[in-house]
Amino acid sequence: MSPADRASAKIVIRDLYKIFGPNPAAVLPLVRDGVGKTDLLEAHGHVLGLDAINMDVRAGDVHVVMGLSGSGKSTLIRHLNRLIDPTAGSIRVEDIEVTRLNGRDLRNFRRHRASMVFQRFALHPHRTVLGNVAYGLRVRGLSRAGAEEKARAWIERVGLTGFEDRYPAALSGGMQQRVGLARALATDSDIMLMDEAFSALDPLIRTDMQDMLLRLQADLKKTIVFITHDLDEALRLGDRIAILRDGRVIQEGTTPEIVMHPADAYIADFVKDINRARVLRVKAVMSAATDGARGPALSAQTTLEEALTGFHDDPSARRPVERAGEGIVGSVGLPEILRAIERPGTTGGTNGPGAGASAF
Ligand SMILES: Nc1ncnc2c1ncn2[C@@H]1O[C@H](COP(=O)(O)OP(=O)(O)OP(=O)(O)O)[C@@H](O)[C@H]1O
Repeated sequence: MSPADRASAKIVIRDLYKIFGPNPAAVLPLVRDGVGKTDLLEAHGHVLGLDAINMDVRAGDVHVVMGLSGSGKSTLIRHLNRLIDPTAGSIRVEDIEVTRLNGRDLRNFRRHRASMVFQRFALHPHRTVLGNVAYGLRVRGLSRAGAEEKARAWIERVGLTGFEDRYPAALSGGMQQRVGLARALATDSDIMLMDEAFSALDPLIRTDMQDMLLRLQADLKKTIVFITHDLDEALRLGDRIAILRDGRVIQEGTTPEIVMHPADAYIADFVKDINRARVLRVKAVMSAATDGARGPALSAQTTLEEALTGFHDDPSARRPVERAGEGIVGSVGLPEILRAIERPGTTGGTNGPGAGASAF
C-alpha cells in the first residue's frame, strides 16, 4: 500500500494478537518470538487466534478477509467492533482507538460507526420486516414515524417492498439476509462488518446477493470488511483480499495480484482452478499507451471473458479502455488477455509453486 493509500485508510490494524487460554500474556512473548499455532497448543496449552495482524482498510473499499475454518476470520472481524478484546495490538478507525473504547463510547461506536451483518441473519423473530429495519433507528433515538420512513426506503433499495409486514420466519433465507442488509444500511454507519453474510444461502441466491451488494456499494461507497471462506466470493467482491492461515495474513492484495502472483504454494494451490477469465478485469492487464487503439472502447471493469468477444472481428486490434468519469485511460490487445487467462503450467511450464500441494 502506498503512503497515499495509507493516509486514506479508514481502519488501521497494527500488531494485533489474540491468544485464547488461561494466561495469554504469559505466552505472548513466545508467539512474538515465532512460536506458531501448533506448537503453542501442543507445548503451551494456548490457542493462537491472531498472530501479528497488520492491515489497512481503505475508505470505500470492500476488504475481504478469506481463509479456511479456524484461520481466524471471525476472531479478526469481532475485534473491529470489540466483541473480542485483543491480547495485544491496536485498531484505529480514523482517530478512534477502538481497543480503548468502553461503556457509552463503545455502544455509540457500534450504533453509529460499525454495523454488522451476520451469517445467520440475527433478525428479531417477533418483529416484522419493517420493525427489524426500523429497530436500530429507534434505538438511535429517531421517532417512530421517522424510523419507519427511513426503513421503508431501505427495504425498497434491497427489493423487499410489499414484505414490510411479514415476519422473518415467513421469508426465504435470501430475503431474510436482505432484511439484515437493509437493517445495517439504515443505520448510516460508514463501516459495515459482514461475517460470512452470504455463506448460508443457496448458490444462486448467493450470487444475487453479491450482485446486489456490488450495485449498492457502487453508489454508497461504504467501507466494508467482508469475511468469507469462499475464494470465488472473495475475488468477486474484494477490492483487496487478505488471506489468513493459522491466524496470520499470508497474502494481501487485489484479485489480479493474488491470482497472477500467489505469495506461496498454499495460495497458488488455492487459486489454480479459478476461472481467471471471469475474475480478472481489463484494468488488470491493460497498458497505459493508447497509440494505435481503435474500435469501440472497453470498460476497465469488463471481465476478460466479456472482453474477448470484442476481438472476434479483428483479433489483431488494440481496443481503447475507458474508465467511468475519466475517459480513455489505456488500451488492451488479445495477446495480453490470453496470457493473463492462461493458467500456469498450461504451456508446458511448471505447474507453479503450488504443484502437488494438497492443503485443501
Ligand atoms: N473463545 C475461544 N476459545 C478458544 N479458542 C477459540 C475461541 N474462539 C476461537 N478460537 C480458536 O481461534 C482460532 C480462530 O477461530 P475463528 O473462529 O476466528 O476462525 P474462522 O476462520 O472464523 O473459522 P470458522 O469459519 O470456522 O468460523 C481457531 O483455532 C478457534 O478454535
